[in-house]
Amino acid sequence: MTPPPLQEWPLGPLLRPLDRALATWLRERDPHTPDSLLAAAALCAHLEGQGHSCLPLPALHAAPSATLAWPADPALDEQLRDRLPADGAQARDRWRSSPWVSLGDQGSPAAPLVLEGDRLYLRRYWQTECRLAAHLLSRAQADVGEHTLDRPLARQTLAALFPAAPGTDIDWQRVACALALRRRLTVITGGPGTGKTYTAARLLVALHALHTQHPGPTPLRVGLSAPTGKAAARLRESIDQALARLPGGPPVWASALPAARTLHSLLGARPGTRAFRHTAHNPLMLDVLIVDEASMVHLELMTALLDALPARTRLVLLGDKDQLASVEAGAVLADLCAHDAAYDAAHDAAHNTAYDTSTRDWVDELTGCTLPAPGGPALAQQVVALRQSRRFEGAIGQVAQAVNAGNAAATEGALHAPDDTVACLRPRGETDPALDGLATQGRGPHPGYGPYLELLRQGPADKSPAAFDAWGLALLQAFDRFRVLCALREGPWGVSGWNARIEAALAEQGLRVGREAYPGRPVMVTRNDPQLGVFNGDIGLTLKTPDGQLRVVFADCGRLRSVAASRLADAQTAFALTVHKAQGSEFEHVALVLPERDNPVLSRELLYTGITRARKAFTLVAPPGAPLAEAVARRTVRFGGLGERVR
Ligand SMILES: Nc1ncnc2c1ncn2[C@@H]1O[C@H](COP(=O)(O)OP(=O)(O)OP(=O)(O)O)[C@@H](O)[C@H]1O
Repeated sequence: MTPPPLQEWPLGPLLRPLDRALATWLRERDPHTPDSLLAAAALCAHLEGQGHSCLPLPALHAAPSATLAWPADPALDEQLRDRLPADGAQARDRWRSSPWVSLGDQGSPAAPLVLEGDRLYLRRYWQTECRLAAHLLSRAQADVGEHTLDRPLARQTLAALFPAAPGTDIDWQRVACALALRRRLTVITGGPGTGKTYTAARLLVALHALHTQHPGPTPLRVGLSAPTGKAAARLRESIDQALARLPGGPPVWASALPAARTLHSLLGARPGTRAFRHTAHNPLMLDVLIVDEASMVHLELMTALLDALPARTRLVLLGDKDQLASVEAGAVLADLCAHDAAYDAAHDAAHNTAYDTSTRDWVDELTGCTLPAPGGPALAQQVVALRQSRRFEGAIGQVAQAVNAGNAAATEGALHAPDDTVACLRPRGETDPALDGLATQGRGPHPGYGPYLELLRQGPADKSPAAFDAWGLALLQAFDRFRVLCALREGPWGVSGWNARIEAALAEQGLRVGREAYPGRPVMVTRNDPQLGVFNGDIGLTLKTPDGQLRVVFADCGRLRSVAASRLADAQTAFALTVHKAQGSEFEHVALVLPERDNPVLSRELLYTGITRARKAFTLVAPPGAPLAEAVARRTVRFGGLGERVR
């Protein structure tokens, strides 16, 4: 049977113009290109737009619309199944003579598509994935500490930093430090409050102690970084707190620690391009780099980071593997921790069980802890999961745990805990006044935006710049006490609807809301602008200065920085944010809004990420029909080959 022309394929309305442009480009250059290849190329680009680095042919064949996250459509499924190759073998057969596809690294390096096994890649993502896997493996395997480390000193330092607690057999924080002393890559994963930053701070103490005994030509050069400005500021704050709590107070070198920077700023992002100033030819001169919120680092950014990091630099990635991955392609942290899935499935007492004998011997020598050692892949030797939360054990932690375990009944149960830290608000509909009440007054003792509005009304203590700065900082703090997070962007239960609702409710209480910038309007920056010094995800407040200008103020390492509101072209109102945009931030009280109907973006990871943004109180807003059970059951899948490459 001759396949129908591409325009008759059931793809049209759901593809982006960009996806179609790729197919058109290929066809124009080679009119003999099989339509199945044109369609597969367009779908591959489409999946990249959804955060996948490849198109898995067997999954697409088994469940086309589900794989593409399109609405269920049995007719479309049947047509796609009939027309596309079922797997890599069929694809190789059908596309053998096309100049557009190379088979792995065989064939033309100019071919824009790469078929590797059952996966079809856009070449750029295939190359990036291969390069990243090579970087990660070589860092995780290179024995550096094993030959050069002063082991008695390391053992003694770790013993002092992590005194054995009675009744605990393995101190995983101590183990994480021991592993970080051994190789040039360590991954420390764990939920909120499991002590990742505490561990990193103590690792810095150990590294300084070892460096002082065996000094190099320069003092220890430390870098602190995170994907967003907010997360970077939190990292530095937590490191400072952890160092201040050391028995002898903060070490002398603590005052010389650099400010934590966003990864884009650390790498020297070139405005308007995807390129960075720091590359393999102009590397970052660091001895150790700590990167927090690593779950938000996408494939290309992680690769750019590793390209720019000399082989001798120790890289420590901190993050929560269960959180949403970045919106861009790749789920690097989750892939690095994928060997841990067995633990997650069984959830038994075993803990970090993928170590081999050599790792076990190393940890035993440095810490005296005896690890279970059933063996595991190379990269797993440098991964530690911390599972004991130190500030997240109450009701919020239980809801998060139930969601993570995929247990809808336990989630419902945990939402009705006897204390008031968690609650589920079930409005009768969009106009239920309880919703406005939640946004303005909060819930019980847990704040809404009321305290922010009150402080805004009070204004600065006097007309001096110092008073304005103090007021601006206090407002930023008050604003950060509460946040509405939505699963969706649009609609009455999405970010746009909630921003409008909150503006209207606050206007009734005295906020002078305007169409564009108005005093009190919180904004989120939506595009990096290094010249203005603002980055995607930064949150600021629009305020009237004593001389009558409208400026957007941001907190910058405890100081106020401001930008004329008229110059901030790419920004949106930020009373409500998507859960994605709130990653890396925490708020005292979080209201997480579900939509009325199921949507493919609703997933376990999205709920977990939303819930774990709450420090003290969490309110789930579940309108009639809200698909809580569906969301808990749905796992975010990221198609890609990184996990396999590093195993
Ligand atoms: N071994 C420990 N002994 C005592 N307190 C600890 C220990 N580990 C962590 N803590 C405390 O637990 C709290 C949470 O630790 P930390 O901030 O390091 O967690 P985290 O995993 O980095 O959290 P988040 O993901 O939210 O940033 C902090 O107050 C920290 O001082």
